[in-house]
Amino acid sequence: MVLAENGHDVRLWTHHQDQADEMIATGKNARYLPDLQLPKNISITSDLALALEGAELINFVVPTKAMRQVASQVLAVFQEAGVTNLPILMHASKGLEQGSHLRISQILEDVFSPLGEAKVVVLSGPSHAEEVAQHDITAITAAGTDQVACDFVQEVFMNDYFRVYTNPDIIGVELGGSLKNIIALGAGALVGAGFGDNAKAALLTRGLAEITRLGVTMGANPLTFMGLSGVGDLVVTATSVHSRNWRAGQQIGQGQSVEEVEAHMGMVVEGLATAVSAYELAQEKGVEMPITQAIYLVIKEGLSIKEVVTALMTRERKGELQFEDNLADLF
Ligand SMILES: NC(=O)C1=CN([C@@H]2O[C@H](COP(=O)(O)OP(=O)(O)OC[C@H]3O[C@@H](n4cnc5c(N)ncnc54)[C@H](OP(=O)(O)O)[C@@H]3O)[C@@H](O)[C@H]2O)C=CC1
Ligand SMILES: O=C(CO)COP(=O)(O)O
Repeated sequence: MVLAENGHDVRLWTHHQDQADEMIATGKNARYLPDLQLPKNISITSDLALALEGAELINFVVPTKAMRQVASQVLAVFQEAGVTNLPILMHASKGLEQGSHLRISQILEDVFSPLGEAKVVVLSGPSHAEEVAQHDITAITAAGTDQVACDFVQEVFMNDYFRVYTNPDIIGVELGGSLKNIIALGAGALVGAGFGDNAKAALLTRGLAEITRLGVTMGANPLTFMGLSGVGDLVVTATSVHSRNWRAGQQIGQGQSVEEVEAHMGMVVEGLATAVSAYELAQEKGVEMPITQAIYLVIKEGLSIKEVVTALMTRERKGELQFEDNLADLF
């Protein structure tokens, strides 16, 4: 909607023919944004080749678990059409691939490698779709290692209600956007289980500390986690009723099972899969992530929120700045 309102030709692809037909007929996305009228200059199609023809920018925004499959479908269309120059590949999804623990830009680079080196940009930050669609003001980050590609994304998306910053630290931006969903689940779970504001502040602050710890280990700039994709997205997701992750956490905190919550949400709750991937990655890298581990234990071992909170609070005594010694090496 932002791109269309900025005057660009936009094609929106869905994998359901009937959904495309309905959206063309009504100008509305009844399943996901029922109250909003879509701009008229969005062409809706379920034909992927038609959607991709001549595109300068492709925005992948399916759930993480579908990313490799959808990217592979796009690659097949390009190969069939004999495309040799890749357009800019952009994504706005938040998660880590299950098993490989790859970030989404890495999945895209991997899938498109038969056609050369992809220029990948992630658009990420505190941005609930419902509010953007209503022109509520939003600030967000376009990150990638190719500055020209980042500038392009910034240029085409920016307007008076949607402000885009660029950032070369794609590792930090992708990890910030992905890992905050785990903490947002935890924030909802605390509310659901009856804990108060002190608990919420403790969780967000210590959550950011462990996001930064893993991020720095993976090669991110620690300052990125002070920015829109760190503190910003953590605050918006962990304190907003729009957040599916927060709502899922609240229901788990009230005693519903993870399976029940996921089945009833009807939309992706990325934090559930990301908690598992991030826990495995942290184990592999030897990074301490006690809150992520606690959420992992709730999801995988069925521990209650009260049990994991007690375990967290009674851990051995610590200094607050565990990774400060390493920071000097990073600047
Ligand atoms: N919603 C938001 O405000 C924000 C979301 N994000 C991120 O964007 C990503 C997508 O989230 P969101 O759009 O909210 O998720 P939703 O669950 O609301 O919608 C996902 C869409 O992807 C489609 N899809 C799922 N699997 C496939 C597949 N294999 N092939 C083709 N299409 C598929 C779904 O179709 P179907 O109806 O068939 O399931 C649906 O249209 C997530 O990573 C999320 O974290 C990032 C910032 C903000
Ligand atoms: O990432 C988001 C906002 O920036 C959306 O969060 P949820 O997936 O929890 O709704």
